[in-house]
This record gives sequence, C-alpha cells and structure tokens, in this order.
Amino acid sequence: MKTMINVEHLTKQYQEVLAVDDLSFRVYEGEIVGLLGPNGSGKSTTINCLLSLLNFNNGTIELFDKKMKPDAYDLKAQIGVIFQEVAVFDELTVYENIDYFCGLYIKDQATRRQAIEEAIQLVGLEDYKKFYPKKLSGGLLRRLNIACGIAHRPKLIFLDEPTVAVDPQSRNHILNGIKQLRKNGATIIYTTHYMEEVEQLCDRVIILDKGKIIAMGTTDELKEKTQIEEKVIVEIHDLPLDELNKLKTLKNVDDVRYQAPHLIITYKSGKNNLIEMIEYLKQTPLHYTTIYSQRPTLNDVFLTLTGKELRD
Ligand SMILES: Nc1ncnc2c1ncn2[C@@H]1O[C@H](COP(=O)(O)OP(=O)(O)OP(=O)(O)O)[C@@H](O)[C@H]1O
Repeated sequence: MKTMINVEHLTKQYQEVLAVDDLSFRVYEGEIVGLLGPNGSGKSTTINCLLSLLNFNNGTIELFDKKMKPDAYDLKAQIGVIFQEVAVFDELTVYENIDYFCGLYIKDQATRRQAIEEAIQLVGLEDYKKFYPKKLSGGLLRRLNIACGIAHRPKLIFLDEPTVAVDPQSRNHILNGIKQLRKNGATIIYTTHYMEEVEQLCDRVIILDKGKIIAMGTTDELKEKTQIEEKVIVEIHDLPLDELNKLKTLKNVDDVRYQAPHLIITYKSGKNNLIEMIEYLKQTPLHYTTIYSQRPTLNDVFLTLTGKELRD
C-alpha cells in the first residue's frame, strides 16, 4: 500500500498552547480518513502543518514520500484543499471560477475543459455554469468551492467540514461526489462534526484530543476497542421486581434498568443478544410491545474516549 501522508512526531506550540503534541500517523493511497476531535483539539493546526501553511516545532511530514516544504510546488500541484470558508471570485461565473483555479495547474486548454466539466458533474452544478456566486444558495456555493478545489484532479484532497449548514440535496451531492473522488483514486482527509457522515464515508478515523491521537482505526475497530456494550431495549408496561432480578442473572448481561415503559438491558459482549432475549421472554409471563437492539455508534465511541459530544 502506497503511503500518501507520513507524519512523525509532529509538535506545534503557539506561545503557551501545545496545539499538536507528538503526532505520528500515516494515510494510505485511496483511503478516506476522518480527522475528528472536539473544538480546539488540533485538527486545523495539523492540517495547516501538513500543507506547510504553518511552521512547526518538531517532527517530519512527508507527502507522496517526499518532504513537504512551503516551496514544494510539485507536491502542492497534486493536492486539493477545500476550506470551510468559501473562497471564490464574485465577478466570475461558476464555470469561470473553476476554470481559474484549474488553470493554475492544468495549462492545456482541452484537458482543462474536460477537467472542469468533470468537476461540475461531480458536484452537480450542470445547471448553474453561467451563474455568478451571488446568485447561488449556500449549498450551491459550497459545491462550487469544492469543484474549484478538485478540478485539477489532485491525488490528495483535504476537506474541512464541507457539509456544515448545507441543505440535504447539496449534502447528498457533496457526499456522493466525495465517494466518486475516491473511486477515481484520490486519497481524502475529511474533517467533520457529523458522525453519520464518518460512518458512511471513512475507511479509517483518527481521533484527536488536546493535540494527541487518542484513537485510530476503522469505526468497527474503535467500537471494539472502547468495548461499548450492546443494549437491548424492550417496551413493557408492567415489570414485577422478581422478573427484573431474574434478568440480571442472564448470560452476558451487565446491567438492567427499568424506566417504565423502557426496559434497558446492557450486555458486556456476546452475539445474538437480541434473539436470546426474545427467546427468554417467551418463557416468562411478560408481555412487551416492542423490542430492539441498539448497537454502539461512533458517537458513543467518541463520547467514551473524550467525554465530550463531537457537536457542542
Ligand atoms: N494562532 C493561534 N495562536 C494561539 N493559539 C492557537 C492559534 N490557533 C489555534 N490555537 C490553539 O491551538 C489549539 C488547537 O486549535 P485548532 O484550531 O488546531 O483546533 P481544531 O481541532 O481545529 O478546533 P475547531 O474544531 O474548533 O476548528 C486550541 O487550543 C487553539 O486555541
């Protein structure tokens, strides 16, 4: 597997704040890696160091197996960066904006025209090519911002919260566009506060807290590692105390709580907990209306690891 990013012992201090503290990680070709962390955990600082927009105190950064430096223009040509703030020219149309940014890297006109059309298609702006930015909704503007950042077909793409405050239609276009970019071979670093997006998109996740990596892996690995339990929830209108106590003695059961009408059974581990509970309940006089299993989400993992919600 080709290494696209190799960070070793990256440390960045702003006066008295240690923003990034001895960070080491790799990103491989074709991955979408989610960079997550509470506010102030060091995500932007890390990305700015990776892009050589910031000096750092210690460590090494290699992109495409080469040392990243402020004047490494050959490397920069292969990178696409989409920041949260929309940065386009109001006096240029959608097409002209994309043409401008793409033209910084692709000089051949025919190749560029094709690249622009691909970018427009990727974010679904076909009907807006002649529009000026001021006439676009917030979601369409974000899509234009992305098209400007990826039209030159970069191999490595940084996306900083591309779906914040966009309408559902634009959000779908953006997420599908990102999947398409990966299919086309790009490697993507993605920061977001939306856990559902991470579960849907990211091959791996790096969780930062106070400038350190506190967890790294696939979402399944992180769920396994944090050992968050499965919960089976039963809606039941009457639960005698002796039945409640019996439930506590069942295999794998860690905790049983009843807050009428919800009976919440927390399991330490084990497979088939839901099926076994349904079988068990059949043998009791208990009548329930609904039963379902709640598997841990990435949000649970995050909360367990950092003690904070990803979204404040
Ligand atoms: N220019 C700066 N001068 C001093 N301290 C800074 C500067 N930029 C960031 N910091 C501090 O460094 C730490 C990391 O900030 P950073 O912006 O990298 O975090 P983040 O994870 O990107 O946060 P957010 O999710 O809010 O964007 C924070 O404590 C922040 O206050």
